[in-house]
Amino acid sequence: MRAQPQASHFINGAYVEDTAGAEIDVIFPATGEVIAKLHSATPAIIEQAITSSLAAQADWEAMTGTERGRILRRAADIIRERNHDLSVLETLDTGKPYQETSVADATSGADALEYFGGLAGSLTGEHIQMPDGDFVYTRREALGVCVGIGAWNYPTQIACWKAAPALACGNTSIFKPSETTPLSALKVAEIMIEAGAPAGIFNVIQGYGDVGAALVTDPRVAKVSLTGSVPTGRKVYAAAAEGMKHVTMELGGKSPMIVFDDADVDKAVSGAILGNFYSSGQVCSNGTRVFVQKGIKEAFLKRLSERLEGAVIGDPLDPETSFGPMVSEGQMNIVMNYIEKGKEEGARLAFGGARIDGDGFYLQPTVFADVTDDMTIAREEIFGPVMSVLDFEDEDEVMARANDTEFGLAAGVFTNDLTRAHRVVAGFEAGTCFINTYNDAPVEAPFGGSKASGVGRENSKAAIEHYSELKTVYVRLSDLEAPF
Ligand SMILES: NC(=O)c1ccc[n+]([C@@H]2O[C@H](COP(=O)([O-])OP(=O)(O)OC[C@H]3O[C@@H](n4cnc5c(N)ncnc54)[C@H](O)[C@@H]3O)[C@@H](O)[C@H]2O)c1
Ligand SMILES: O=CCc1c[nH]cn1
Repeated sequence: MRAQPQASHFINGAYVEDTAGAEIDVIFPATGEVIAKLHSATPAIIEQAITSSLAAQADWEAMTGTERGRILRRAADIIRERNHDLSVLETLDTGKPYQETSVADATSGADALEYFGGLAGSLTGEHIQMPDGDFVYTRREALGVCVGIGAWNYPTQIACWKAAPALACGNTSIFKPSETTPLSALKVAEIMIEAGAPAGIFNVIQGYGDVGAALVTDPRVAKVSLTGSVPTGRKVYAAAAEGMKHVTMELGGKSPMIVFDDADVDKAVSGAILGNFYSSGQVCSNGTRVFVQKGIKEAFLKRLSERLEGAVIGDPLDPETSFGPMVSEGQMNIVMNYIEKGKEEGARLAFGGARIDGDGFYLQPTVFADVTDDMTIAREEIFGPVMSVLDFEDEDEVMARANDTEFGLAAGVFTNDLTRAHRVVAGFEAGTCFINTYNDAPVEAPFGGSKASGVGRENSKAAIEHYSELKTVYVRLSDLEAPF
């Protein structure tokens, strides 16, 4: 199987190659087969991307928001028309089942382009009346060149969640995908041009962390948005602070999901499955610490095991498959080490726990029960299909334990007591919360984390604040006096 793009990078409206860059092998995680070979950006490629983005920015910002928005919405339409092909490519790149990529990846990217395209024409400053006829107005201005750096779990979605608000606000955007999943962002760049975007407003360059670091430290870059792990976030945030750049940090988590004993067991199990095993557990906001009240624990575990037996594990390109491989051999090994750690530290293996034989990077969906707060699997982000089930007695106790983490990305509660549900979410130290559901992430709603899980918000009108800045203009109509 081959998925070789024309070249590694897409700059100024065209594919560009520089074979002097380090090799990047793209591997189909279901088979271990190399499906494309790309090159990391050299300094010359990075320079080309930044120069092109800078050159395109002023004219792009000078267009009306309605004109910019029309192009973004056209790109969204093309993405929807090509959803099948783009989803197949996303599956080849990530290993995620087509059953998922065909509804949650390219479509989510299209949603972002459509939403921010729709918003672009209504972005304004404001008028503030002052005494004696004076007034203030604010201009909402673009930041300039915005860099997006992506993780490997949602390559198309991440590219679009970063580019769409940046472009709507009149910025230009350079996106560096994860070196593990470099393919689909190139397609987004192609589609932008097809939709009528001026060359250079959305450039894609490939590379490892050093390419990301070179973009972040370049003084011509005004903003950096990273989706990645907390350790990378710390480095990128620090480097961006040196240049006093705007940042958005979408980082990792170890989110709690609380199931009270009045909850509907099947709904809670559905939430736990969506929040632990979708994308083979490679979702940042996953609720991997599942606190289950003692009265419902056995029923919950029994029903969970029954439902997990129904997972269809296999070729992710087969529409019947509902559970695919890990993205890479490296990630599979990281997760296997956590599974071993869970066993060593005394957690009870209630489901799965093994690698599935073959060339692909498959693990079984895994559930540990009787997990305690101090265990490694309950403290560290695993980023794989490993659910930890912890028992609890009452609300005060579980809230303290749920919040006892450096992370604050997401949190969820399952209960039929709505007063309690709202009280619990108010008490969560997390940016994105769920009541009787898990992991819904519509473009209309802000998405992001607190504490070590991030800074800023993606999606919704809130993202506009992170991709534009206000200039304040005081206009005096009254007499102007001075002390001397
Ligand atoms: N909060 C969110 O929205 C969200 C979404 C998806 C994934 N994530 C997180 O991403 C992580 C998994 O993805 P990953 O393994 O690709 O993360 P990672 O931190 O290893 O890499 C993320 C990106 O940063 C780049 N990078 C690495 N070092 C860099 C540096 N010094 N300067 C600039 N760029 C650098 C990488 O090349 C990659 O493109 C998990 O922690 C997950 O929770 C968060
Ligand atoms: O991986 C994190 C981003 C996300 C959450 N749900 C869908 N995408």
